[in-house]
Amino acid sequence: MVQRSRVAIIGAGSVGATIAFALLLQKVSSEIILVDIVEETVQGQVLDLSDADFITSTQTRGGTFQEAGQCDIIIITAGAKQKPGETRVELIARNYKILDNVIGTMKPINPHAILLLVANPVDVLTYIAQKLSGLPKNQVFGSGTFLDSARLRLKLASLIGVAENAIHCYVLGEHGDSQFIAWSSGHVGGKPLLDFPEIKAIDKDAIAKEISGKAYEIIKLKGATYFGIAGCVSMLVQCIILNQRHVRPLSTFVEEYGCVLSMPVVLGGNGVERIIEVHLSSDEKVRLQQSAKALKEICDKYIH
Ligand SMILES: NC(=O)C1=CN([C@@H]2O[C@H](COP(=O)(O)OP(=O)(O)OC[C@H]3O[C@@H](n4cnc5c(N)ncnc54)[C@H](O)[C@@H]3O)[C@@H](O)[C@H]2O)C=CC1
Ligand SMILES: CC(=O)C(=O)O
Repeated sequence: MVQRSRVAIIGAGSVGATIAFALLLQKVSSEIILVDIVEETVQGQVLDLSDADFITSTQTRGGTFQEAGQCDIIIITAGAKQKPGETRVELIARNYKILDNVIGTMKPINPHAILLLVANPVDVLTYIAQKLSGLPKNQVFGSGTFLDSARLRLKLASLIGVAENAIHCYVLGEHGDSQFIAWSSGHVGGKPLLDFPEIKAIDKDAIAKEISGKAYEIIKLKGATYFGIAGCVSMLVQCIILNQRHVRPLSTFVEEYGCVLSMPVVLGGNGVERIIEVHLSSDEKVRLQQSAKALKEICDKYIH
């Protein structure tokens, strides 16, 4: 097992800097290297983060794309963000060019590196990064619907009156508009979620809309989302560094569909160890197929 604790963050904007801060608090990485095309952004973020030095032993500094390419974990947040009302897939033309440039400039990439995609549309960019980086597919994955699933667990925990981590239920498919909730496999303490009176009583389509619409609402109110994703990414980094093998819904290549989308995976020190075949109802299977079809069509336009 490769010992991993040098982390590079490409893109030092709101998401990149907040991930860096969450990693400082977590104290599992030895060094964080921030990289951005705007040098002043990196200088400013490093200076600002240095004010939090007293809470951590993690060293943070600015660096080059080539240095980032030699890190153990490379997190890619570089890219345009959604304007109010804009979908994630509408970012693809701009963010494809940025990703192509970032990967090209980092080469040759450490063959053992983990590439963790965060920039949107995260599923499509993960697929493209798998092709452009030449790294094994298990080492290149995206944050996917981990954030959507956290939003769902928060909602369901308040409805049922249990802790969030007692809720086992995933949002799967695209980290985007075609995502769906895998209600039929959800459970709390081994009891199917659909057997709870609080869940029987709710309008499930309304819940799904609220969860998939939460990013739009935050963006409308304050222009960007970054705390939730930073929490998710810092948990993923910890899981890799400590080889924890947690099961998380992440953007991963699914052979059956020939594209990248979120399924629950076992995440360990070498990246995605395997996909968990989750039980889906026939309706959920159709939703997964629709999500895969929509994503594959976009991927095929960019990479053949
Ligand atoms: N996967 C997820 O759940 C989430 C994804 N995002 C995505 O993360 C991305 C970043 O969002 P923010 O940080 O809010 O945007 P931001 O605009 O604050 O930061 C983006 C940064 O990328 C940098 N950048 C642009 N081109 C670059 C290049 N070629 N090399 C290096 N750096 C480059 C910019 O200079 C800027 O500092 C967006 O695509 C957004 O949609 C945001 C929240 C959640
Ligand atoms: C922006 C984004 O992808 C999110 O907050 O879900």
